[in-house]
Amino acid sequence: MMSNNSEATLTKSACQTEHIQLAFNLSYHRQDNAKDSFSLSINATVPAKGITAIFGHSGSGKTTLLRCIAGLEPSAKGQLQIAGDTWQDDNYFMPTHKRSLGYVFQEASLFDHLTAKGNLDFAIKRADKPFDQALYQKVLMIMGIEGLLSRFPSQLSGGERQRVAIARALLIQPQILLMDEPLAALDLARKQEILPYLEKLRDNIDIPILYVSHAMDEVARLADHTLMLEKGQLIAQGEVSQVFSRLDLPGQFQQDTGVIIKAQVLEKDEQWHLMRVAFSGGDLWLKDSGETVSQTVRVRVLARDISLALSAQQDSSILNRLQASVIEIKEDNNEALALVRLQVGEEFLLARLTRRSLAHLQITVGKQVWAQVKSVAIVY
Ligand SMILES: Nc1ncnc2c1ncn2[C@@H]1O[C@H](COP(=O)(O)OP(=O)(O)OP(=O)(O)O)[C@@H](O)[C@H]1O
Repeated sequence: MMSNNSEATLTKSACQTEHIQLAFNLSYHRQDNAKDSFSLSINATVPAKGITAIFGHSGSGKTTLLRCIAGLEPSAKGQLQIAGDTWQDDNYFMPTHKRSLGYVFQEASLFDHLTAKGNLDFAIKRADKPFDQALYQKVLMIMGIEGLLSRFPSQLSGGERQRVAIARALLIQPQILLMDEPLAALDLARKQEILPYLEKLRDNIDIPILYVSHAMDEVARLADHTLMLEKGQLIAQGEVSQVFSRLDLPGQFQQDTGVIIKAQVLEKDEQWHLMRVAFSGGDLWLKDSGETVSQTVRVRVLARDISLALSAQQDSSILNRLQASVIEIKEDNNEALALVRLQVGEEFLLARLTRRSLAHLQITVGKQVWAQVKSVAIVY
């Protein structure tokens, strides 16, 4: 049935709640071997908008959690409330086919015998809401697939197939979109190509997206909120800017440890191809990559690219200096290194230093320092 009801374009109604509540307990016992068993025990609150990254190492339980939400793990005990509706509690288990969700897998699971349009039509028929022409046009535009509709999956690149698969999931008009490492099967170039579509999706579709990933760069670019899993347990949840600056989480000494800060473009320096962005901790100059003035950008600052000084050194090539206070220091067990957590305005930075520098500069908690950030360290 056709309808032009543009008000139904995947927006939440006023009575729907701002959060998703989820709590699951599930155990897999393999061959009665305790070493070979896995337990998931998660209790979390997720905002009912934007992208929440479910982040963790391989085997930490990310896919299992998505499967619980989708109702694909009937032995999982727990509670699930989405947009004010109870999908599961102690006495009730809504079957998968009644859960209003879109699911996107690592490999786009399109029907090979149908064109892209045929695949989308299939979703439209499956939706329990009337066809919405405005939504259809919006989804085609967001995913940039208007020109691909007559092609069969074999005539699409991996990235294009995945864009069609995401559009198909949205045309079911779900209350939530679940994405399980949707870029994992793509090479780096295809991944870079599809990321802007996912950003557009996040900014234009008003349903929550739970996005499984173990790639820090994807999380930094896409997610506002994160659930961090380790061995089936939730070890951290919250705003990505807060969670990724914590020193008490595993893996903090890895090469790509860093923080994510949202900033606003203030001005451009055409001569040197730079732009100045501002956040609560000050201004940063970074490579101009085509953003417009007043646009909000995310910058990722890696711990290895920050050095500390006790004064604002003017004779260094470093473009960015921020006044900071040291709030926490963590030393790695066997290494010569330490991580320093710094407060800059309302944000946090991490700096990786040698313990020798720390001692030499007498850096201790509470000390006021200058954080020197290489402008090249800011990735977007
Ligand atoms: N049906 C099953 N029966 C038994 N064990 C299972 C089953 N499904 C998953 N597991 C185990 O549960 C654990 C968590 O798996 P899961 O796929 O959720 O992890 P993940 O974090 O998504 O990993 P990856 O990033 O590698 O996809 C793993 O140890 C896995 O072997």
